[in-house]
Amino acid sequence: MSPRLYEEIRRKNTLQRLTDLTIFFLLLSLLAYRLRFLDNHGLPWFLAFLCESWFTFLWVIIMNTKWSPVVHKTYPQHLQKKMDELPPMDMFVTTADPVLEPPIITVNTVLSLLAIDYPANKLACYVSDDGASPITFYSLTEALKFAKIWIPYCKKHNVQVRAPFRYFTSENQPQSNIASSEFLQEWTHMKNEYKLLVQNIEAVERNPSSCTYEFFSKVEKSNHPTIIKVLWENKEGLADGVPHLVYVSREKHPKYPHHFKAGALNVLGRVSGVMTNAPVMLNVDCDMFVNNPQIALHAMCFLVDNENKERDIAYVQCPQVFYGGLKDDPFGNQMIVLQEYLGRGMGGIQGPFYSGTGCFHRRKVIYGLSPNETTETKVFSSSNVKSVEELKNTFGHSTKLVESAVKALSGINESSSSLSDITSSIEEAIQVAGATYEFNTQWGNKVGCMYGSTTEDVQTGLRIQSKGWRSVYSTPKTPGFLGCAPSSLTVIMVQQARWTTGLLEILFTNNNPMLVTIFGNLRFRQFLAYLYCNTWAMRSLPELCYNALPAYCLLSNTSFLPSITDPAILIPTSLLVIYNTYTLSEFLRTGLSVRAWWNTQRMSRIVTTSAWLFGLANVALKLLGLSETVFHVTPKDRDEHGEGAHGAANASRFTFDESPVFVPGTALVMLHVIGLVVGISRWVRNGDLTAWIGEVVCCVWVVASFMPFVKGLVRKGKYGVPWSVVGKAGVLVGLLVNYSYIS
Ligand SMILES: O=c1ccn([C@@H]2O[C@H](COP(=O)(O)OP(=O)(O)O[C@H]3O[C@H](CO)[C@@H](O)[C@H](O)[C@H]3O)[C@@H](O)[C@H]2O)c(=O)[nH]1
Ligand SMILES: [Mn+2]
Repeated sequence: MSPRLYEEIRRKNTLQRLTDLTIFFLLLSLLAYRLRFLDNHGLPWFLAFLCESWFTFLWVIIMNTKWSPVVHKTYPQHLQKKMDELPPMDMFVTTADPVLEPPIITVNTVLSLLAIDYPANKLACYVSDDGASPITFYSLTEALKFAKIWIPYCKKHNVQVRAPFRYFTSENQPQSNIASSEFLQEWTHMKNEYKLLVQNIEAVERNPSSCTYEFFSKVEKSNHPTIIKVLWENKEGLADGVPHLVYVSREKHPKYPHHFKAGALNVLGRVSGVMTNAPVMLNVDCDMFVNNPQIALHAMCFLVDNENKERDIAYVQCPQVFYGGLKDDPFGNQMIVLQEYLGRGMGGIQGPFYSGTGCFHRRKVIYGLSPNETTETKVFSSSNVKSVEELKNTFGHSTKLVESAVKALSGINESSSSLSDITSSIEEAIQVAGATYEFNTQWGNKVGCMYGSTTEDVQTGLRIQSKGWRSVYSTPKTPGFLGCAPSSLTVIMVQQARWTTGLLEILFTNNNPMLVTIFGNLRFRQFLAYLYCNTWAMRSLPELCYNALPAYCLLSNTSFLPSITDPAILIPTSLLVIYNTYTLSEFLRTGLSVRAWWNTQRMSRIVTTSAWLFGLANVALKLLGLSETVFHVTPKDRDEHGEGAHGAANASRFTFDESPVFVPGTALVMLHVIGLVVGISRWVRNGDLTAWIGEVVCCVWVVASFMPFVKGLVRKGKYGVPWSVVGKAGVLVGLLVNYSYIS
């Protein structure tokens, strides 16, 4: 028997299942109880019933997704025994703006990719620059010079983290008593060279006019012809050399849509198609550097094994892991627990979502192949004129691209070396990177990255899985890639609004998960898992309503909870206790703190009721034809010291701006403070609290969850909620109080 390349291990989760079911049962009891007494209570009771119905629905989805988790173990050390040669791989990096995404970040990502443990003659790295920036271009040329000494250094000393900004952090200093003097010398030399690289790039950033490339003259970011430059070609095909490095800035024209990142990835797919046409494509965001140099080998364990069911693995996704996160995750956006339980849970169904970065794709799958259309059944031959014409309708008019697609789809160059003279393909590459190339083709629709959603990643993964393909998480001990999560509330809000917009948009495409379950091959349980995230934006309404109810009840002298003398109060109380203990235990089991749990819970209240609401509004406006959805690029911290957000002082404090996204949170806080005052004064007058104790507890809970807003109301400057926001929230609260207040 030949050695295994990977193993699938079912995770035991009996206790978790029991808890899931208990919560489900309690939710059902609560609903039944509410229904039974619907007539005796007013509006709050009915609203609570609606919200809780939604939460129950959500719980069913979550329970389904987490039900049968699996983990995968990979054995890259067996690869050699399995095959003589590793398959070629094209690596894509996307960047869009030299200011929001400082070139030094992209440079580090590129360097870490060029230096991975993989035969260099099997690799090509393509950088897409949607910013069409001479500074980015210059930075890459400088990075290339550095790469020529950096790569041999990394391989010689088996460096673990090959992004220099992380390698040269202060905590990573070699210890002079252990390290050899030869090593210390080399280390110092590399450090100085890297410093020089940084200085050169910064000098050009300060003085952009010093970049005088002829082909960048007259280039405007959103209106320019295609620029493709082969920065480096590994001509001799050296396995220990420097991989090909190609700069691509696709044509932009104000009249033609460019489809943001999805468009950029499709251009990279085509450009690499005519140049190297590797069967495996890795794509990373510009801020996601390689953290485990063996990661491509781990991924190949899933992709090369053609013996049995491994065949239907379409892509290998590395969970998004972030470095240098703030202590206890004040912004609740490290997503560790989410990926650990929901991601692994999906692994037990049809596999995780494609999440845009750190993902290894099969080219033929991206080109639209289904798992049952294996290479033998789908006969492609370039002599078959009809099929060539057909393929041109799909892939566009470039003959060279169509030929390369035929090869990719029929798996001809699966293992053969992809080395060809890439410079000679530049003309063809420029052609396929044109702004009109995709007109009347299937790009963005049936092949490539999907268009029509600002979360092109989830949509693309869904289309792939709708054909029946599976996917897996690759989670070696050392995470494959590390990135940077935004560390300011204002930026997080924009990102969350974009995500929820995009996820909801998917429901309105012909790639709707329900349709592809009925008419395609998406499994039912996988459909539910997609529904979980596709409906994030819609969750804002019940969340907002439920979060406003306690205050509303205190103001209007009504209640939405059973009184504490009613035994039924045990249902919501045990729900509160069990649910929170359960989520807390997930955090503790993942090695996170109680504080991190609370921060994440609280952030989830804040984000759902604000940013997600705007996601919902964005989609509504789009459906009404009033506006288009836009991909706002997340600004990345420059992070000179490679320490992540840790470095910055006050980094964990919440910042606000005039954006309307802060209105709901501010209004909720104001409403609850007024509600508490009214409730307590009524209590002082009547001396009887029993009727509202539940509402008061909930009120306090909401205020605690929105504590950052309470602080924002008393702080100043960027740490304070601006007056315009307070004003708008005040008007809303005034209206609501006026409507509901009964003394
Ligand atoms: O017009 C554009 C816009 C963005 N990008 C690139 O897209 C990537 C992701 O953009 P970012 O602003 O960092 O968005 P995030 O919200 O951090 O990205 C997450 O969410 C996206 C979907 O919304 C996924 O595509 C990403 O992989 C995932 O990391 C970056 O490399 C950008 O340079 C482009 O190439 N062209
Ligand atoms: Mn990002």
